[in-house]
Parts: sequence; C-alpha cells; structure tokens
Amino acid sequence: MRVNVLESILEGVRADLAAREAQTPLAEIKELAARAAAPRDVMAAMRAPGVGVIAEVKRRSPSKGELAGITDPAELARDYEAGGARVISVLTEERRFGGSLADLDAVRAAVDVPLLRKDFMVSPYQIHEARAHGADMILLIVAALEQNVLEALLDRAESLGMTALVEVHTAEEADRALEAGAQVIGVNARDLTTLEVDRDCFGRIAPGLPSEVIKIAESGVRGPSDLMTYAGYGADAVLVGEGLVTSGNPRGAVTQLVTAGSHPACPRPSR
Ligand SMILES: O=P(O)(O)OC[C@@H](O)[C@@H](O)c1c[nH]c2ccccc12
Repeated sequence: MRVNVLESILEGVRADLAAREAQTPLAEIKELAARAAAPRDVMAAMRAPGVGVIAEVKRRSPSKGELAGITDPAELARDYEAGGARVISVLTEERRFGGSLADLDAVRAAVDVPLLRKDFMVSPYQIHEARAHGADMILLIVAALEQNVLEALLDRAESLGMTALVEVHTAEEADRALEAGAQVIGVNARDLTTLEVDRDCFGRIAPGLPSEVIKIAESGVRGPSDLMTYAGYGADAVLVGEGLVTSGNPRGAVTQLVTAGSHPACPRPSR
C-alpha cells in the first residue's frame, strides 16, 4: 500500500494542536500574539539584491532521521545570522522533524533577522501561536489545504502583519497559490506525499510565475552550484536545511551560499 506521508504527518499535527489548544485557548493565544513585538519586514528582506539564503534549523527529517545532533538551536541560528542568512526558518513540527516552539523561542531570543515558523499549518490558531512566539513568516503548504482554508490562513497571516510563504510542488498548486493571492511562493523540490526530490521542479514552475512574485527554491540545495542553477530560473532565495546542519561549519556554509548569491555572475531576478 502506498502511504501518503503528508497525510500521516497532518494527523499527528492535528492531534498535537488539539492538545495545545486545550492548554491555551484561542482567545489567550490571540492576546499573547497581540502583545508580541511587531513583526519584521520580511518582504524587504526578500527583495534585497542578489539571491538570498533562508537557513533552516532542522533536527530530523522523515526521510533521513536524525540529521546532525543539534544541541543548541540558538548557537546554530547565530552562526546562520553571522553567515548572512536573510531569514531563519525554524521547524516546529515535533513528531517527524523533532522541532518545537521552544526551539523557535530560543532562536528568537538569539537573532535579529526575520523568522519563519516552518510547520504544517492547518488552523488560524497556529498562526497566532507563531506570532506569539516571535515568528514573522509562516509556511502554508498548498497540498495540505483546501482552497478556502488556504485563503483564510493567508488572510489571517497578513492581518497579523506576517508574510506567508506558500509552498507548491506542481504547476496546478502554483495556480492555486496565485489564485489565493500569494506574494511569496516556494517551490519545494521534495514531493511531500512520497518524499522524493526532483531538482528540476523549480525550473519547470518558477519561470511561469508573475515577475512580482517572490520565488524561493526549497529543499535539496547542496551548495553554491545548485543556488546558481536556481538563480538562472529566477530564484530570489533558496531555503536550505540539511546541507547546512550536516556541513560541520554552518556559518561557513551559509557564507559560501550568500557569496555565490551576491556574485556579479549570478543571474538576477528580473523585476
Ligand atoms: O533539508 P533540505 O533538503 O535543505 O530542505 C529544507 C526545507 O526545504 C524542507 O525542510 C522543507 C520544505 N518544505 C517543508 C515542509 C514541511 C517540512 C519541511 C519542509
């Protein structure tokens, strides 16, 4: 039987969410979000010249298990920031990725750059929660959401002053993202239903997106040459996890990517 990985992840996410909501009701989390420091300007960071790097704090992955034995997410995040990451992504999904909101808190206390809460968002509750924990950006996975829910979550994020990274893996999903009004679209090279990586996905989809949309190439980036390839197809940024956490030198690895992304020979997005 073919197991849809995304579906099984979402089941666990819903169960964990119900438990948190029983602890801290929506009204309370909304209030905590309203009291948080104002969100940072993610769009300005994304529109900076050159190809940017979104560096991810990623402990585990469903395909590879434990990646690098991260003991101090704050220290890792400081290395990413020092290396020039434009945004730091923190995986908060617990069951498959080993993340937590505590990781997000630790990273928020350690760095100044905008933060992406990387999780499987299915309810407005998680968006207020992200804001309460200092996130400036959230992930919305088109494959995981009905169109009306996608639109409602996007509106909710924007109403809180946050930016949504809307993730797609096919041209049909990209159409849905645009239909919903996404300003930032991430093309995930990994199919979340099978976990297979297809690095040609970005090149097939991104050139067809409107020029004003910010385009992010996600997953499977091994180093500067992958960044340059994605740049040729119009990437504004790459989102990298495993390649950085397993590098043994996350600061150096981010620096190399940032240097490639700001090199004069690196293709620029035409906007
Ligand atoms: O570790 P990688 O291959 O560099 O990938 C990072 C990021 O793209 C990946 O973690 C990711 C992309 N979309 C997701 C959705 C949920 C969980 C994780 C992800």
